Formats: sequence, C-alpha cells, structure tokens
Amino acid sequence: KVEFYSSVDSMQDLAQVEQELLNATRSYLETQQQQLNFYRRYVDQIKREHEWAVGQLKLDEYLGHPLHAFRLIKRLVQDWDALIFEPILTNQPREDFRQFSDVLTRDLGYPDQSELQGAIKGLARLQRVYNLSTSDLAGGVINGFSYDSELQWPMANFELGNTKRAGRLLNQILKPEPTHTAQQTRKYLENHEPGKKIQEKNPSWYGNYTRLCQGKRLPEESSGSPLKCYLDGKRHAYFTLAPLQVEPVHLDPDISVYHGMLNSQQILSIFEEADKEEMVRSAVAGEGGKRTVRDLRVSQQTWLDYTTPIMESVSRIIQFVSGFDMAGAEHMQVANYGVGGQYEPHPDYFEVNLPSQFEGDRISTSMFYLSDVEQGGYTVFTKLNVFLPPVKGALVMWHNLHRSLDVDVRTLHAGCPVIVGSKRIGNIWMHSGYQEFRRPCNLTSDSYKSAAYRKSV
Ligand SMILES: O=C(O)CCC(=O)C(=O)O
Ligand SMILES: [Fe+2]
Repeated sequence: KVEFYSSVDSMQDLAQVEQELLNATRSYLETQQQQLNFYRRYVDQIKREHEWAVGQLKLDEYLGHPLHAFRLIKRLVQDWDALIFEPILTNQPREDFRQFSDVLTRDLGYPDQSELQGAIKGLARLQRVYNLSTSDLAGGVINGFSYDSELQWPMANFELGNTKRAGRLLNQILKPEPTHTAQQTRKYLENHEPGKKIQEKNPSWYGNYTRLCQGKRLPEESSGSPLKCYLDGKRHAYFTLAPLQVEPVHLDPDISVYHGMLNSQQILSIFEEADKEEMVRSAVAGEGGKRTVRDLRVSQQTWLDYTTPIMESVSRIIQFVSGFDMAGAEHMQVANYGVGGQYEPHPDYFEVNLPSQFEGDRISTSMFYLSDVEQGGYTVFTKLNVFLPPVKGALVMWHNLHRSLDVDVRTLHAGCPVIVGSKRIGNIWMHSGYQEFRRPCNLTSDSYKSAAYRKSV
C-alpha cells in the first residue's frame, strides 16, 4: 500500500489525485447539467403540447382523433422511455464518475484515515519540538514566517485525544464566523470516535533534542582553539585543483562538513536514478533485528548502487574524502522526509544483530544533503551539543566506531522534524571490514572515551 504523508515527494502524487478529481468532477457536473437542461426542455415541450390539446377540446374529443391518440401512445411508449426514464434511471454520467473513482483509487492510490492520523501526528510533533503555539499554527504563522494555509487544529486535537480542547478551538473559530468551513470539522467531530490520548512522558534525551533542533547550543567552555573552516587540497590528488572546503563542527569524535561536494546537476542525476527505484517507508531495526515501521522515523527511502556514472562519482568522493575502501560500503540510501518527518536520536552502528552481508559494523557515516530545507530538519548530535542545518550539496562525515572498533556512543544523532520544505539526504555507511589498513587501531584501546556518555544524554 502506498503511503503519502511520510514523504514530500509522495505528497506530490496526492496533488495529482486532487487535480484529476477536480477535472472529473467538473466534467461530471457539466454533463449532468446538460442532461438536466435537456430533460427540462423536453418536459416543457410536452407540457405545452399537452396543455394546448386539453385546452382546445374536451379530452375525449381530442383523443377521439386517431392521430392525437397515436401521438400520445407513441410519446408514452417511446419518447418518455428513451429520453427520460432510461437516462434518469441509468444516470450514465454517475456511472462514469464511479468508474473514474475506482480507477483513481487503484492507479494513484487514495489516502485513508491512517494518512490523516500520520499528518496530524506530524503537526503535533512540530508543535512539541519547536514550541509552536497553536494559534500561530492555526493562523499559518510558523516561527514568525507567515504561510498561507489554515490548519485544522480542532481536528488535530480531536484525533490526538484532546476532545475538550478541540471543542474550544472550534467554538473560537465558529463564534465570530458561523459559516466558516470549520463547520465541516464540527460534523466530522460529531460522527467520529476521538483518537486515543497518548500521554507519553518525554524521554531523557528530549530536552537536548528539542533545544538543538531549535538551533540553540548550550554554552561551552572554550578550549582555546576555536574550530575554524579551512581548505584542504592535500587529502587526495583529486582535490589539488578544487580543495575540500572543510567545516569541522566537532573534535573527538570528529565531525566535519565538506561543502560543495555535489552540484545541482549531479544531485538531479541522483534523483533521476532514485526515480527509477521504488521509494518505501523507512523501517527501523526493532526487537531482535526485525524491521518495523515506527513514528520515530518518518521518511521514505530507496537504495542506489555505484554502477551508474553519477554514482561512480559519488563513490570516488567518499573514497577520497574518507580514505576508506569502498569494498566495505553499503549502497547509498536516498531518503525523503514528509512534513513533520524526522528520525529520532539513534546511533548508526548496529552493535548487535550485525547484517550478515557486510564485514563488521558501520565504521563511518557519510551523509550528503541533497536539498536545502526551508525550516527545520537539522541534524543534531544530542550528546555533543551540535546542530547542523542542511546545506544542499554538503557532505557530513563522522566515525561511529572507536579505532578499537568498539561502538562510539557519543555519535548518537537525529534528523529533526521538517517544518517547511522537502528534506532529501543520501547516506553511505561504511563497514569496518576491508579498512584494517585505512584506519588502523591504536596500541591502546580508545573506547574508554565513550564510557562516560553511555548513560548521559
Ligand atoms: O536526516 C538526518 O539529518 C539524519 C539522518 C540519519 O541519521 C540517518 O538516516 O541515519
Ligand atoms: Fe543516522
């Protein structure tokens, strides 16, 4: 089954669904109108003839005339039947419309109640993570920017189990303006069961998560050497003429952003490849390594191998920037988030239930930002006080494992909910097999660095 709300790209199909609905409904109404006009004309004409005849003579005299009798019988047997009964009873335009709706639902898919739930949860998530006020959202104002769309907050609250609040909000809208379209919402509330209230306690990481998502860092003690951007033309001969534009964002564990790694043309080529594949709702590893769809990750994704020209270039970039052997690389995962789409704090390593098709755990993550995001959608490292706004064409890279190949718990990170825009990323995870000479271990284990972070958020 297709799912729309979890990816802005899929939502575009919904816009098409509505366009086709509009066209079909318009032409349905038009044909019906023409039919009705036709019936009306016919009835008027018969009425005139009937009244004239009855007015002229007494009825029995009139019908005593064989031609008049014939006309009446012919009208009833043929004309009324063919022109009125038959078309009214079969109502071909309605039949056509029914068929159209079947085809539409089958070919393009049609959103159901669970889509509405998903979209509403997305809105509620935005409100919670970004501290947006309900009135702001309802008025289409997000973080001070004004957007021209009125949100159905009463309905959202209803679906989320806040029935009282839903009623109050509805009254606020309907009191000054009783003919407001929110009347529809009132009908909906009256005819549906309210959603189940989710009384989740915020998890321990929640404070850091929301703070960083909002682009706020905790003040840090100065280490004396502030991180500075630099050009690196030496990492590989490939970068001699066009040095890497490095923005280090954290030291130990090292996290760096490499700007301008893909241009718009290359990104388009990646999307062209991705369009050939099917986007599916992202799953996460659950109990015992089983993949399940959960709200903690709301996006759609597909995988690209390195056989096409564009992906060969991507592979070269990763190889030359990271120094790793691409023999250990997973295919690139291209993902697209929906509005309110997110990926809650998680590590990229497996630690347990390692997938058998690769050697070792995920030693590093290379993430390309394939779009700018109008608002929201930061990548945040909740234990490291780091937030990164997506910048189209940039590459973020870090190691998920210590040199000892023990997992580095400090790398816990998240993709914040997208407020406005379509966030696209390309992830390449490198496994530790084949990298023995690329990133050798130290003489002493360095995994102790993680110890203090195991519990803390
Ligand atoms: O979307 C992001 O910024 C982070 C994505 C991520 O962490 C992942 O896909 O593993
Ligand atoms: Fe991740």
